[in-house]
Formats: sequence, C-alpha cells, structure tokens
Amino acid sequence: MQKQQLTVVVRVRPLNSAEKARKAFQCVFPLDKKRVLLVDPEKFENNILRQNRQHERKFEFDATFGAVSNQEDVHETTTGPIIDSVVQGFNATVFAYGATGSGKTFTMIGTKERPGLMTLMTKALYEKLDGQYQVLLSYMEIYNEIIRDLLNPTGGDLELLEDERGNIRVPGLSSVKAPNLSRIMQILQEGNLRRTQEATMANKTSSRSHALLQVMIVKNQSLHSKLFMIDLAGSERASNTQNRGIRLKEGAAINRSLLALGNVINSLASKTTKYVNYRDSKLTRLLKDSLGGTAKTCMIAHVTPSSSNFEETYNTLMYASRAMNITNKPVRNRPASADQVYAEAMNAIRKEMGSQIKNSSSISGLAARNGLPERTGSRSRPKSISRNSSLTRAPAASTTIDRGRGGSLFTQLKEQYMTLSDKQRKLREKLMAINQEAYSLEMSLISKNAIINAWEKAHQDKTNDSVERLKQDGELQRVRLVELSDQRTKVEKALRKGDENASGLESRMRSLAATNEQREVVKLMVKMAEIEAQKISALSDLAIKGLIMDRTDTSIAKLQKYELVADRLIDGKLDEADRKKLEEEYRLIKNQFHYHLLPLKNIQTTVSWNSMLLPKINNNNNTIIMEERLNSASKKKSEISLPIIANGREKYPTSSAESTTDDDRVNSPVTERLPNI
Ligand SMILES: Nc1ncnc2c1ncn2[C@@H]1O[C@H](COP(=O)(O)OP(=O)(O)OP(=O)(O)O)[C@@H](O)[C@H]1O
Repeated sequence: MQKQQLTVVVRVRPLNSAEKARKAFQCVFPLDKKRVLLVDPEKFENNILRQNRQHERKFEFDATFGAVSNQEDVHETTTGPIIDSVVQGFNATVFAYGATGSGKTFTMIGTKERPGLMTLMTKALYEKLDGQYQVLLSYMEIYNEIIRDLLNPTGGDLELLEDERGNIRVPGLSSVKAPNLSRIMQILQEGNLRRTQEATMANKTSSRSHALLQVMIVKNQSLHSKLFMIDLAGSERASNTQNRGIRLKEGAAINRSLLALGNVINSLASKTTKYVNYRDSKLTRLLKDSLGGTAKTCMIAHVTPSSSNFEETYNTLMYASRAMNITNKPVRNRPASADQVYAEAMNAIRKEMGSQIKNSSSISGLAARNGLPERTGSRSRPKSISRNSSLTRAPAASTTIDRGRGGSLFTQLKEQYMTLSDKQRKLREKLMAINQEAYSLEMSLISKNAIINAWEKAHQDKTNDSVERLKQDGELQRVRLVELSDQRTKVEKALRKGDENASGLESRMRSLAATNEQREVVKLMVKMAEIEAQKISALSDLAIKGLIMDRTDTSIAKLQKYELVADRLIDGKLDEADRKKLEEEYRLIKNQFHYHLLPLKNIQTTVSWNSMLLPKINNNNNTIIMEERLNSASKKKSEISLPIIANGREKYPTSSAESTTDDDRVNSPVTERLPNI
C-alpha cells in the first residue's frame, strides 16, 4: 500500500465589481503554475509601527489557477487524472474549500455556459467507462448538521451510520441510475435547485450547506469505485457577512463543521498528533475515508484576490499548505467479482481439472503415466473399452494410439458438459438478478400500498399529489414485476431443461469413463457445477440480506429520531404550540417507522422470489436455511412497535399487533407530509 499526499491546488477568482466599488485592490498574485504570492494590504498603509513586519508570503501548491484560468484548465490539470484512478477502481474525493464568495460553487457546479467540475468529471467518467459499468448518483446536503437528500426532497432528515467495518453509510439516501450524460445533468440541476442558498452581504448566492455528490460505479452488481464531489459551504466571519438571526446560526453551524474539518486537517498534517477526531461533525465523519484514508483526494482551495478579504485568504492558504502534508493510502476496491478468493479457488480447480482432462483425453499419455503400455481395441464398441479395460489385459506390442470413438466421445461429452455448465451458471446469475430486483420492488410496493390505503381510509375522496405519485410509481412497479415474473418463468424453464441435459450427459460420461482418471474428471466436473450453483445461491442470499439490512438500518435511524422526539415530549417543558408541532412530528416518524418496517414483517411473501432453483446452502447439514433465517429475522422485527405518547407519557400497546392495526394508523393518520419509504 503506497502512501500518497493529498493533491492541493488553489484557484484565485477575478476581482468582482462590488470589490472594485469598495476600492479593494488585488492582494493575491499567481506567480507561475504552482506558486502564489500574498501581499498584506498593510504594506501600503505606511504604518511605522508595523514597518518591520513581513508583508509578503509565497505559497507553493500542486497547481495554482488565476483569474484567466477556465473550468476546463482546472479539470484537465487536477481532476482529470483522478477520473483515471476511479476507472481503475480507486475511491476518490474532490472538495472545494474556501471563504464565502471565493468561488467554490462556481468551480464545482458552475453555470449553464461554464459547467463546473461535477459535470466535467462525470462527463469524463462516461467517456472512459464501457457498457459493463453502471453509474448511480446520490446527492445530499448537510445543512445545520442535518443531512438531506437533494434527489428526494420528501425523504426527511437522514442519519449517518457506521457499520462494523467502520464504513460510514447514510441509510435511506436515494441513488439514481444515470444511464447517460443528459440524465446526469438533469439530476444535478434538480438537486442544485433544492440546495439551501441565501443571499448574504458577502455573496448574493451563498450556499448555506455542504453539497456532496456521490457517483458510484457498479460492475457485476458490486461496487467498483466511488467518487465524492463536494462543494463546501463557505467559512465566514460574522462581521464580514453582517449576518443576523437564522443566517448567523447557519454561519455558526457551517463554521463548526469547517472547524472540525480544520482540526482533522491539522491532526493529520501534524507529525506528532496520533489521534484524529472525525466525530465532531457529520462532514468530517463522511470525509473519514477521504482524509487520511484509502481514497485519492484533491482539495481545491479558493480565494478572492481582494484586499478586503486578506485575512480569510491568508487562513485558507495556510490551511491548504497544511493539507499538503496529509497522506492517504489509496487502495483499489476489490475486483467486481464479489468473491475474489472464491474465484481464485475456482480457477485453481479449473486449471487442475484442465490438465487432468487434457491428460485423460490422451490415452497414450495416461497409459504412459501409469507405466502401462498403450492398448489397441475395438473402435466399434466404445463401452467395451471401459468394461474390458485393456489396462487389466495382457499388453499388446502395438504402439498405435487408440483415438477411437470411445475416447473421442468422452471428450466430446466432457466439452458439451462444460459448455452446458457455463450456460447454467449464466442462467442462475440471471435468475439471481431477477429475484433481487423483484424482491426490492415487492418491499417497496408493500410500503407504498399500505401508505395509499391508510391515506384513502383517513382522507376518503381527498387527493394529494404525493399519493398520486405513489400510485403511479406503484403501477410502474407492478408492471415491472409482471415482466420479471415472465422472465423468471422462461429462465426457470431453461434451467430445468439444462439440469436434465446435464444429468443425461453425466450418466453417459460415467458409463464411458474407462479409467480412474476419467471417472475422477467426471466427478470433478459435476462437483464444480454444484459449487458454481451454490456460490450463486450464497451471493443471492447475501444480496437479499443486504437489502434487508439497508431497510433495517433506515428503520433504526428512524427509531433513533423517534427517541429524540419522544424524549422531548416526555420532558414536557414545552409550550402548547411547540408541543403540538412536536406531536405532529412524532406521529410522522412513527408512521415512517411503521411503513418502513412493514416489508420486513411480510418477508414470507417476498422471499419466494429467492428460493426458485437456487440450491439451498448447507441444507443437508441441518443448518438453518435461508427462509428460516429470514423468518426468524422478521419475527424479531414484528415484535418491535412504538409506544403511543399521550399527555407526555409513553403507553405501550398491549400486544405487538396492536400498533399495526388499521385503528392505530387512523389514530396517527398519514399526514400531509407523506413518510418516505
Ligand atoms: N473563476 C471565476 N470566474 C468568474 N466568476 C467567478 C469565479 N469564481 C467565482 N465567480 C463568481 O463569484 C461569485 C461568488 O462565487 P461562488 O458563489 O461560487 O462562491 P462560494 O465560494 O461558493 O460562496 P459561498 O460559500 O458563500 O457559497 C459568483 O457570482 C461567481 O459567479
């Protein structure tokens, strides 16, 4: 694992008209492709007391871009090479850092006429990826330490979870398929419109949140690599922005997360500090892998050239030069075949088998290896070769090699068997993909139907845009399920036929096998086909478990939120208006939790998708088969139910079923804000 320093570049934007009107002048000068000169405006103030202070400072970075550099220049020099790494399977992060109004959003998002890095990078990625890759996009913002899904505005607040391997995940964050560049542009535009932006004194279109675009590249259903593109909110001084009220509170939250980021950068850059505290903000927790981790990371520091922003510029350049000392250890993700170890083992078996098959097809070779002379035999009665094996008969003096029908037929059957096994493997993989998609659709449909039913019960004839959208989505999902069901029938039919043919070939090969080696070859080939089928079954099992885990994670996040609200309600120190608002929020979360959990409770219906023609793992060893495992998991889930809060006290329903009855749903009907599912 090779260490690699963070790539740190600086972009200086042109002086703008407001700055010129304020009689501000340029105090930052790019000297060449790497160096930048910062001149303290005090130098021109003729202050005798400060005459001896150092007024100029040079900084050197991996690259420096001045006012004349355009978006393409920045991309080609800095982010272009990162795209190559992402294509090779490395995770990467590019983030824009700098004071408010310094040009971060311009660089990352850009304008219609001058698209920024998010567009240029995804475009470059598309040009380099071929059809075997799939691209998924997620777009979120962190606003006042709250994570929101920019692609699913009704999704509510999202939580961060750390799995047992230390990977940070955002359960419930939507990821959207981006089959082409125009879809990406559309997704980005939609997301950007939803981003929290406000005018401040320092910037007319100030981004008040950190925006994180995540591009996931998937190959053979596993993650190939991940690219984070981040437009951070600007660091700001309250005096500069003249912010009050909400803007001031936002500023404090923005600065808190940036302070946490600064602390992480300081700790990582320091040679003495051992402990790095990522936990102080959601931003730093999300960036854990990008700073000091296994990703390739590029920081684009932004400064204004204006003398009025000297202090911010100085701080940014100091941070940036400190960040140059950070080293990551980029690691390529595991190859797309989710089970490299298994694949290697299979290759070893294949190789071994290949050599045995090669040897067994040459009778002379076999005979020679057994220290026996070659035999002559009947060409017309292949079976007699195995029955009356010449190996037990008296050796004949002939050196002619028998490549008669017996030998060649065995070879032909063996080749047919291998081709068939390969075909069966592909069919099983197809079946697995169909099952997985259907499983996920069914889970989503269960939640959707329950929400629609509850809405209709509570609101009768009243229509609602979100409910109508849910209905339309549900309709599309049902159509897709019918398609999948047809596909599954076809694949299963082909699989059954293939299995019949395979067992026919197997018994013919067994009866033709004349030697121990040939018998061994048949055994190995059958074993290999079995292992392939079991492997797919295991992967399928894992994928379904992954879907369940994701849903469970989101449910847990909702439960945590519920606890927070419940605590505040029980605490009771609320005026009437706040209590009412909180109670409504409480009901919404309770609803979300309920609808999200429903598919897990109904797992028996959905699991049928996974059981067809995929062999059950360890079934004959009396270990728990998948259905049982899932059933017991669903049993546990169905025991979870949230209490009702009345007058500031928690009341648990008398039975677990109680909380999920229609009555309960009517008690806490689906509100105007529909729960995300
Ligand atoms: N390189 C550039 N060339 C021309 N105009 C630029 C450049 N960089 C920034 N600008 C302009 O400067 C203004 C402020 O830029 P921008 O909104 O990108 O700043 P920011 O750092 O994202 O601010 P905030 O943190 O407040 O969101 C915008 O009007 C933008 O168009």
